[in-house]
Amino acid sequence: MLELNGVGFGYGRTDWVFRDVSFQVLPGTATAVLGPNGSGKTTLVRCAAGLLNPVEGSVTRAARAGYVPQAHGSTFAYRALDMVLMGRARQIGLFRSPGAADQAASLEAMDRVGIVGLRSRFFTTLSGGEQQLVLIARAIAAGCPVLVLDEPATGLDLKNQVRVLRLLRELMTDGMAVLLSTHHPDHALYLADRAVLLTPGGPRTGDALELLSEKELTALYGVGVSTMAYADGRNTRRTVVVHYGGR
Ligand SMILES: Nc1ncnc2c1ncn2[C@@H]1O[C@H](COP(=O)(O)OP(=O)(O)OP(=O)(O)O)[C@@H](O)[C@H]1O
Repeated sequence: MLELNGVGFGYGRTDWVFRDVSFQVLPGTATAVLGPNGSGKTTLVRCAAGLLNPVEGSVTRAARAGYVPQAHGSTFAYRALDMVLMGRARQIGLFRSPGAADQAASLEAMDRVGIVGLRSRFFTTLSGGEQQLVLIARAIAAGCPVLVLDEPATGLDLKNQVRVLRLLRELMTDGMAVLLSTHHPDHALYLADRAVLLTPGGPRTGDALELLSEKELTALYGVGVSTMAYADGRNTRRTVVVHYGGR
C-alpha cells in the first residue's frame, strides 16, 4: 500500500510544483497521474517512490516500491540481463554475486515483458522502447508489491503499449499496487481505478472514470476531447478521441 498525505514539493524556495496531494494506492489497484507537460507528474511519482523528499506532507509505503523511470538514452554499458539483475540487488546483498534464483527471476521477468531475446544485448544499443521494457522487467524482477512507473508507454509501439498495460493488469491481479504517470488518458481509463489530475488550479483526485470525462480532459489539456465507449472482448471500455480541429 502507498499513501500520500498533503504532499507538496518545490525545487526552489518559493515555487511549488504542487501542494496538498493526497491519495492511497491499495493492493491490486492502479492510480494514474495526468497533467500537461511540466505540471509535476515526474516530480510526484518520484516523491511517491521515495526518490525525492516532499517539502510538506508525508508519504507512507507499507513496502518498498519498484521504480521505472522514463527511458532517456542511458549511458549504462551493461547487458540487458545485467540491468534486470540489478533489480535483485536487495535479494543478492552487498558484495555477493547473483545466484541461480536471481538469474531465473530476472529471465522470468524478461519473459513476461517479452524481451528474453535481448538478454545479451548492451543496454546502450537498444532502442528507446526496448530500453523501457528492460527497465520494466528490472522492476518486476525486484519483486516489490508496489510499482511506480513514470510514463511507462513512452517510446513503445502500439503492440508493446498493450503488452505493458496487460502486464500491469496481471500484476494487479496478483495484488500489486500500481502508480503511474501518463500522457495517455486512454491508458488511464483502461488500467486505473483512481486518477490524480495536476491542474493549474491544484490537484484533483477521484474515481478514474468520473475524473477522466470529456469536460475534465478538455479543461486539463485545453483541446477538444470526446470520450467514447467501445467493446473490448466481453468488456465495454471508454477511450478518448482528440479533436484536431483546423483545416
Ligand atoms: N531538477 C529540477 N530543478 C528545477 N526545476 C525542476 C527540476 N525538475 C523539474 N523541474 C520543474 O518542475 C516542474 C515539473 O516538472 P516535472 O518533470 O515533474 O513535470 P512533468 O509533468 O513530468 O512534465 P512532462 O510531462 O514534460 O514530463 C517543471 O516546471 C520543471 O521545469
